[in-house]
Amino acid sequence: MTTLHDELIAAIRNIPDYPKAGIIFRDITTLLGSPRAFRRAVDELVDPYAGMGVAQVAGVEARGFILGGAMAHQLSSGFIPIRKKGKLPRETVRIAYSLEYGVDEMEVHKDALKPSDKVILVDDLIATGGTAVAAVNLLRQLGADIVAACFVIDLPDLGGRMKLEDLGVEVRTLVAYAGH
Ligand SMILES: O=P(O)(O)OC[C@H]1O[C@H](OP(=O)(O)OP(=O)(O)O)[C@H](O)[C@@H]1O
Ligand SMILES: Nc1ncnc2[nH]cnc12
Repeated sequence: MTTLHDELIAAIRNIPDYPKAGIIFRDITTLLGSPRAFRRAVDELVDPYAGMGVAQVAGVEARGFILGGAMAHQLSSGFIPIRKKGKLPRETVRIAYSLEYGVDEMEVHKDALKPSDKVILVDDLIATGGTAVAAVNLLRQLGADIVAACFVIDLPDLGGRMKLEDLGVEVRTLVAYAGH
């Protein structure tokens, strides 16, 4: 049987010079379109957390929503959308952040969780860590107990994983690519 690592590498599409020159875009739409690779990735992401009393999976818009919804279903937990600014209807906490190719703001509803709720953060990919560090800070402002941050893809040369670990967050990733 193909290892999970090899199956994911085969299922992820690499697009050179998107969205701008010098970036290799790691496109997970092909992974999501593979029933087997999608299931195996989600199974692996949730595996350590079954039965741990995880209250919420928090996913970062947009690709973290797809993985996070599937993870929350498997863990029988809730799901918290961390959204780009201006999309949530009630009172929010908001934070600015920078990423590999730009700057943005994200926010979460103030009543999205209860203090001390066990929360898993998920996104498809960690690069500079700007997005994930901002998400951790938002969730912690609400009192979350962040059990781990999970990503399908790590770009370790961009240093994001280390930034999260420096915040005391356990990081799990399924595949890593050297360079950008
Ligand atoms: O570690 P970082 O350097 O912060 O980069 C990682 C983030 O970049 C991508 O999202 P993007 O901001 O492109 O948004 P999208 O999912 O809405 O396309 C990716 O899905 C992560 O959220
Ligand atoms: N290289 C990359 N591919 C896909 N999403 C990204 N987000 C930040 N860097 C990325």
